[in-house]
Amino acid sequence: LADLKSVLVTSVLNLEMLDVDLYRGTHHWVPRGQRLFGGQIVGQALVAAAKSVNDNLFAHSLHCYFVRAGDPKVPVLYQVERTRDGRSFTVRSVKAIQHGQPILICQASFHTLQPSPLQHQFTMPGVPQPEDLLTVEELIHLYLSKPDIAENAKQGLNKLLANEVPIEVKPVNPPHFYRLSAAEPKQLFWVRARGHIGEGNMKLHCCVAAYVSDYAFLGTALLPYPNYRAKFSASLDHAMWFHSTFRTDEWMLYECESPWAGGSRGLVQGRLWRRDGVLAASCSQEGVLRVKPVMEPSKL
Ligand SMILES: CC(C)(COP(=O)(O)OP(=O)(O)OC[C@H]1O[C@@H](n2cnc3c(N)ncnc32)[C@H](O)[C@@H]1OP(=O)(O)O)[C@@H](O)C(=O)NCCC(=O)NCCSC(=O)CCCCC(=O)O
Repeated sequence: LADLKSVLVTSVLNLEMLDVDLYRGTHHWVPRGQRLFGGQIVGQALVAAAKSVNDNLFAHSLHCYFVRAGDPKVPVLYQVERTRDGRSFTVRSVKAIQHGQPILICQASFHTLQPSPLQHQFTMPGVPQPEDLLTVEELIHLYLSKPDIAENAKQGLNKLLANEVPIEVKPVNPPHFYRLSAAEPKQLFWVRARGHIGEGNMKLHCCVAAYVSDYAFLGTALLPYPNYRAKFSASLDHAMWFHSTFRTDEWMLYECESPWAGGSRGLVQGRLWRRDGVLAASCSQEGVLRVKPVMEPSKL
């Protein structure tokens, strides 16, 4: 099974070319809210941008705004504008369009490989290796095997199991499903694409990382508030910087933290680490977070 090509490569990020700099993308997994997954739109926008740049250029950053909800009933069109081709840097602007209107605007920048004596990075947090941790699905099965589990919790967890998310996740501190105590706005999990991608195509791995980086990211800002549940949450913007080569079909550590929340918004920042301790990418996102108090069992 591990040798099966990742659906992210065969389908999600495999855009159909309609014309010069115009592509069409289809959907795979749609989250519960029935709006398109932001990571899918960002990943596809980066694929579209990357198709118009030379092979000697590598994605080094992207900046996106999600301006409308993506509609899962229709495909997304990606229109690329060749903003600038420089000697070292090349910039592309991509508009993701549905029903004739933009749902995402994205700027992506590409850079030639350049040596530099300036080189530093933070140190990767010390955590258990992925082989010593359980996947989210295994954790859910464990939880479901408890005799005293409430019927509504069972239904919610079974819905989670039925999700066909094309990425595998192993939380470092397994969540207490339906947890009741406040936690620091920080989380760590190992993550990788399901299936095989292979080494070699760094642009493709950046597109997969863009997909992966939006998963469970904004939820970091909700960790201190177990007494509130999001009645509406969506990413507003998303930025990424790529630092080194990496493989997204191998385990990477996603270190997420939320330095701030307020005004119905939350800010999250993340670092994707290669398991050998090399910093692969950094991410930032602000999202809208409209919450409501969790009802006590007696009031349900
Ligand atoms: C909705 C966005 C963010 C901004 O919307 P806004 O300017 O408010 O637009 P409106 O069209 O006016 O309103 C939309 C909706 O919200 C209600 N609304 C507006 N203001 C308020 C308010 N102050 N209080 C309460 N409710 C308010 C308004 O009534 C409308 O409700 P509706 O009529 O029921 O629709 C907009 O920019 C947008 O949608 N952007 C796209 C965001 C997006 O789709 N991001 C990517 C997807 S999120 C994601 O993928 C996260 C990962 C999930 C996976 C995981 O981690 O598990």
